[in-house]
Formats: sequence, C-alpha cells, structure tokens
Amino acid sequence: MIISELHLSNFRNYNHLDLTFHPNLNIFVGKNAQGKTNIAESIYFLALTRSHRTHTDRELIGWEQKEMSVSGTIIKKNTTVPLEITLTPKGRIAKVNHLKENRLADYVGHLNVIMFAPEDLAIIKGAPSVRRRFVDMEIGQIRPVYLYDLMRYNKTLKERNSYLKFDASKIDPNFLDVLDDQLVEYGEKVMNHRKQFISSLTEISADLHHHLSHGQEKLRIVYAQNVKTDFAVELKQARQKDQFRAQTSVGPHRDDLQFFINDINVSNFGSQGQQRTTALSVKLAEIELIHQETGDYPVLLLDDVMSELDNQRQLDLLALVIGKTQTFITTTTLDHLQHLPDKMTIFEVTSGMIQTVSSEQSDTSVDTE
Ligand SMILES: Nc1ncnc2c1ncn2[C@@H]1O[C@H](COP(=O)(O)OP(=O)(O)OP(=O)(O)O)[C@@H](O)[C@H]1O
Repeated sequence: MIISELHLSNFRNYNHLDLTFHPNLNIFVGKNAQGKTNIAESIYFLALTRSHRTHTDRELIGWEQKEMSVSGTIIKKNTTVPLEITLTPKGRIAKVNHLKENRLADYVGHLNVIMFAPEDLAIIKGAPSVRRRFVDMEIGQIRPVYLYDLMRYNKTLKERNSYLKFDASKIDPNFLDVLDDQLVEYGEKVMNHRKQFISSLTEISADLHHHLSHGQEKLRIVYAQNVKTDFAVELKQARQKDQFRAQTSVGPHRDDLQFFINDINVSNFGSQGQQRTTALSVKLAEIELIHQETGDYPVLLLDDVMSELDNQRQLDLLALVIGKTQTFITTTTLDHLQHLPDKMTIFEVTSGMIQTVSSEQSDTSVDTE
C-alpha cells in the first residue's frame, strides 16, 4: 500500500499543507526543529489515530488553534481509500471514504505503518510498559479485534482496582468473582493474540537479524508472560494480597518481552550496536508480519535513524525495503545517506514550509498487491 497524498490543517507547525508523495522513497531534509518529524508523526497519526511520541492530543494542534485535521489518500490493491482524522475540542472524528467510523477498530488497519525512530531503542532498553505499548499498537494494526479485547480487559482491570480500594468489610466476594471471570475472559484473549504475534515476530526477526549481523548473531524474543499457568487460579490465589495492596498483581497488564542475542539478554548486556540492530530487526520483521497477515506491505517511516546506522547497515536496510515498501526518511543532511535509488522525491523543510527540491518519478510503482 502507499499513501499518495497528505493534507494537514493546523497540525503542529503546519497551518496548511498539501503534499503528493513518491511511491517508493520520500526524503524530508532540513535543520533541527523545522517540522520533519511532524510529517512522519502526522502519517503515523493518520494510520493509528495516535502519535508515536505523545499521549496528549492537544500537543498535535497548532498553537492558538482549536482543532486540526490530517487527511490522506491510500492506494492499495488498486483501490483508493481516503482517510481523515479531525481533532476538535469535543473529541476526535475519524472518517474512512468520507464516512464517520465510531469505533477505533473499524478505522485502524486501513493504513498500516511501521515507524522506526531513535525512541525505539526504548523497546529494547526501556521499561516493560514501553514494550507492552509496542506490542499493543502492532497487533492492533493487524487485528483490530485485539483492540476490543484489550479495551475490555483494561476497563475491567480498572473497575477491579477501584473496587479493591474499598474498605475490606464492604467488599463482596461474589462481585469480585464476577469481575475476576470477566478479567480472565478478556485477559485470555489478549494473551492468545500476544502469543501468536510474538511467536511470528520471533521467527521472522531471527532470520533478519541473522542476515543483518552477517551470520554472527542469533536473536531470540521471549514472551515473558506474567500468568504462568492458569489465570483464574492465579488471580484467586493473589486475591488476599491484591485486597491488601488495592491493586491487581496478576495478568497481561504485567507482561513483558525479552530479547536475547546468542542467549545473552540484549537489554542488560548488549552493546549499543547490538541493541540498535535488534530494534532494526524487530521493526523490519514487523513489515513482513504485516504483509503475511494482511497481504499488503505497510508504509515505512524512518525518522532520524539513518545517521545512526553505519554504511553497511544503511545498505542492508535500503536493500530490504526499497521497491517493496513506500519509505519516508527524515534527516538533517543528505551527505551521509548512501545507496539511495535514482527515483525518489526530496522535500526541503524550513519552519513548517515544504519545498520539493527534486522529484524523480519511478516508471514502476511500488507493489501494492
Ligand atoms: N503544537 C504545535 N504548534 C506549533 N508548532 C509546534 C507544535 N508542536 C511543535 N511545534 C514546532 O515544531 C517544530 C519541531 O518539529 P519537529 O519535531 O518535526 O522537528 P524536526 O525537523 O524533526 O527536528 P529534529 O531534526 O531536531 O528532530 C518546533 O519548531 C516546534 O516549536
């Protein structure tokens, strides 16, 4: 799939912007703080209705503005799908084919994106919550039903945690049983989705990592599931402790991922280079996974990462993606970019203004099958 057009209105430092993209490669070049990442963020937002770098929607709206919108045209399997999201003081409105979709799960999935940004190193090095968010966003793109199950799980978890805060004498064990049953029902679904996703991700990323490390390293991803055997039993066993601490101690909200290279934990003992290559292998694996699950390649957003990769890694990366996935690169300079194809569009970004400085249209469009 490709995104052929993007329109921004009051999105961060863009008051009004209309862009037409190259089907293979688009490069945004400019000094720091000009608005390059904002473009990548707007595409990510159009796909997932969330930013990759903030939880606060307000930040996305231009200063002194009340609302903003991002819209774009997606081309896949010879069909054209217009998407649009508007953030207003009353909330967000998401439209597919100009029609409003009330449920997130009906909107997400029309545009699949993979973002690779410097912050992604946190998937390897950061807190478990970062890895859970990564897993949730990625499964949600492929299987929108996962978002339903996760939402229901989180709602029940919140309810249970609030109930646990009641005075012990006011807690009705039967009501807690009902909440536990619901938590187990939705939690099992969440864990099953995660198990399948992580198993496929492990398989594909192991191959890619083997390739990227030139046969030197064996990557293994482990789903560190918090529930060991039986969720219902473990929840019951933890009840007294949970009541005492007024929070639920067992369940997929405590899940984690672990990364091993040649059986050594990368998060704790890996070098910077190994951690970076692991993050890259995982991201590239997602591209293949989305293709396997949906039959389409996602759009790839490489935000400020090329300068972090050495010559060989850049070559490996571009060889793997160009011509397969429509790719967007943001960078402060073109100097260090090696191995670029002949056909691409380069945009120069200056204070929220964009100028097309070079556009070489390709004869063969990207494979959108
Ligand atoms: N809500 C907003 N309204 C208006 N301007 C904003 C808003 N949020 C951020 N900005 C502006 O956007 C600019 C930052 O853009 P962006 O993060 O895309 O930078 P960049 O070009 O990617 O830079 P770098 O190379 O440092 O990553 C800053 O000038 C900032 O003041």
